[in-house]
Amino acid sequence: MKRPTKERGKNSDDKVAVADYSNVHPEGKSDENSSDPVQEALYCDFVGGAVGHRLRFGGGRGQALPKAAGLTKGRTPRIVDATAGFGRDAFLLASLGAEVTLIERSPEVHAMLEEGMKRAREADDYIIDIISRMTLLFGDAKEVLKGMSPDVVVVDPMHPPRKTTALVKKEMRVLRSYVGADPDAEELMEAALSVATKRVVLKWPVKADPLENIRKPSHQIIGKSTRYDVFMIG
Ligand SMILES: C[S@@+](CC[C@H](N)C(=O)[O-])C[C@H]1O[C@@H](n2cnc3c(N)ncnc32)[C@H](O)[C@@H]1O
Repeated sequence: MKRPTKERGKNSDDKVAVADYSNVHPEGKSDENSSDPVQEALYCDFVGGAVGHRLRFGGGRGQALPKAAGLTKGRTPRIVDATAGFGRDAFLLASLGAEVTLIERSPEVHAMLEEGMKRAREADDYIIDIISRMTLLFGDAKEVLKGMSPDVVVVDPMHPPRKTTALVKKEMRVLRSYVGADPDAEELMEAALSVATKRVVLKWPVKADPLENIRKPSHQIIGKSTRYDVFMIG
């Protein structure tokens, strides 16, 4: 892939086709004796699909996440993405020059990311350069964060069920079928707040209640469906 240009293109974010996963076991292990659909494979594409699209047509440091993470002109913090998932947010931040450490605790999701990063290292120099700023770690971020002192920690746990009937994006339903919910999101936020030296960013659905025992954010960046709660340190 060449450096992003402003040409128009089609977003082909359809790699993951999914049946209805509402019956899949929360741990993602389909029960052979049930009528659950076969679990869809996890796939991570740093070159094409939604990630490539965001890279070509995104708004650079003016986008909500880079803004929330404090990437301004001339300021590029060291970031830990404590909830790596598909690695999209980490890739965006790395594409803007940040060194990003990704932490993922699901063995399946971690393996998917490792594969995706390996494939991306075989792409062109532009993608290889971005991937070279990404370091993937396996484990529970509540533990892995101990002993780290990043400028910024980004936390994007699996979101609580929506109050509306709006369908969750296909790939998020697949991810949920593997990792279930993240009931320890509050503890993860506490761990993040205790190690970050500049700020913690919580990515959360715009209409969801705040995490109960976490202090009020310093400010928020609110989008159509997602909001970024920014907790400044010091
Ligand atoms: C909503 S997804 C994150 C999506 C990600 N922001 C992206 O851009 O693709 C949440 C992911 O965080 C992981 N996760 C949640 N809590 C974690 C923790 N304490 N340590 C490590 N990974 C965690 C889950 O396994 C899941 O893969």
